[in-house]
Amino acid sequence: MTSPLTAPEGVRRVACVGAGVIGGGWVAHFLARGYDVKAWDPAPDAEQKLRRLVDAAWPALTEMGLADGASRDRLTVVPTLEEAVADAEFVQESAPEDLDLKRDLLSRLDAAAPAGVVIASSTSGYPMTDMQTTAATPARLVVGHPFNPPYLIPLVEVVGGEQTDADATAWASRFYEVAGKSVITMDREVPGFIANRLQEALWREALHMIANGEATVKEIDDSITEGPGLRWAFMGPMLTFALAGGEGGMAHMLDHFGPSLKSPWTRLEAPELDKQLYDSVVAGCDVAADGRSIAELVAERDQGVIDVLRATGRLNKNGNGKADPR
Ligand SMILES: NC(=O)C1=CN([C@@H]2O[C@H](COP(=O)(O)OP(=O)(O)OC[C@H]3O[C@@H](n4cnc5c(N)ncnc54)[C@H](O)[C@@H]3O)[C@@H](O)[C@H]2O)C=CC1
Ligand SMILES: C[N+](C)(C)CC(=O)CC(=O)[O-]
Repeated sequence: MTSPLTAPEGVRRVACVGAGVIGGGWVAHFLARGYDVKAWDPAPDAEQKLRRLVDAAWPALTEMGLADGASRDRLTVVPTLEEAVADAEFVQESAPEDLDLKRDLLSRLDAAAPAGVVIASSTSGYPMTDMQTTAATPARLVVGHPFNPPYLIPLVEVVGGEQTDADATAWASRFYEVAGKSVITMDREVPGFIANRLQEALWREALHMIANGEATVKEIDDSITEGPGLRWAFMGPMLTFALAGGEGGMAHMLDHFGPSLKSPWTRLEAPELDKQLYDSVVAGCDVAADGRSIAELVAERDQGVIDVLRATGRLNKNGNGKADPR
């Protein structure tokens, strides 16, 4: 691959392509970190929605601490993909999760972006190997998988495909760190990366319980927020379970509970997402929301994440719980 033109520490101009929930979240994050951001999204009402999302995120970002010079005025929404990436030093793609669309879009971005500039996809699960098949220079294409909302949740999972240059993956990881993210760089492609593979297992079991009438949506949510979720904000599932073994640690935990891995509560197949299950999940979420609008829930979530970051000593002036390495 041609070497990236700009060192990760020197990047000032970022392009965000696709500006929905995640693309908009990335825009808010990069603006708060002081970058100039150009965004493109083909939807007719995209700019209005994007600016609304950024405005809604700004109080949380201000509370987290804006980088010097950070401003919503640094956002330019442009009418074409080519204009978005023409002078970009980094490109973040956040279009819908559709393999053919991603392939085509990444090829177009590759054709339009300056040589050497790294292009990252927000995909939730497609391996880059499958997405980079039609690009002229697949070496610069990486996955940069964020978590919603990207302006508050630190983690980004970075992984290349079979045709990705290791330098591009390393460059992307360093860039995200400079931009205030917590990065896991994977050395191989794993379906669902790491966190989504774990989340999907939880989600699959939740859907089984709803489909079977074993638990309501609210009970499932409460079981996490009043239970394991409290621990997971600062100690992951492995160390948490090591403590379940008492003074014997993980070894005792495995001796004691290992056989239960074969118990019937472990299910391997996803349930059929039929209309009944679909309706139950949607209606259950309305009950759990208890009259709160999506905008109210977003504000509540944002404040909750900030409170957790602060309580666990991971909130500082430069946002997203990371020191500014620039
Ligand atoms: N929603 C989530 O919690 C997360 C989503 N992701 C990933 O982020 C990506 C975007 O997902 P969301 O933001 O949730 O979807 P979304 O539906 O909210 O936004 C997608 C945006 O892409 C635009 N779009 C449609 N066709 C396009 C094209 N050809 N080129 C550029 N933009 C196009 C749409 O107008 C829309 O604004 C997906 O790959 C998804 O898997 C990653 C992490 C979390
Ligand atoms: C629902 N989702 C699979 C798109 C979620 C993610 O990919 C990450 C997240 O934000 O939890």
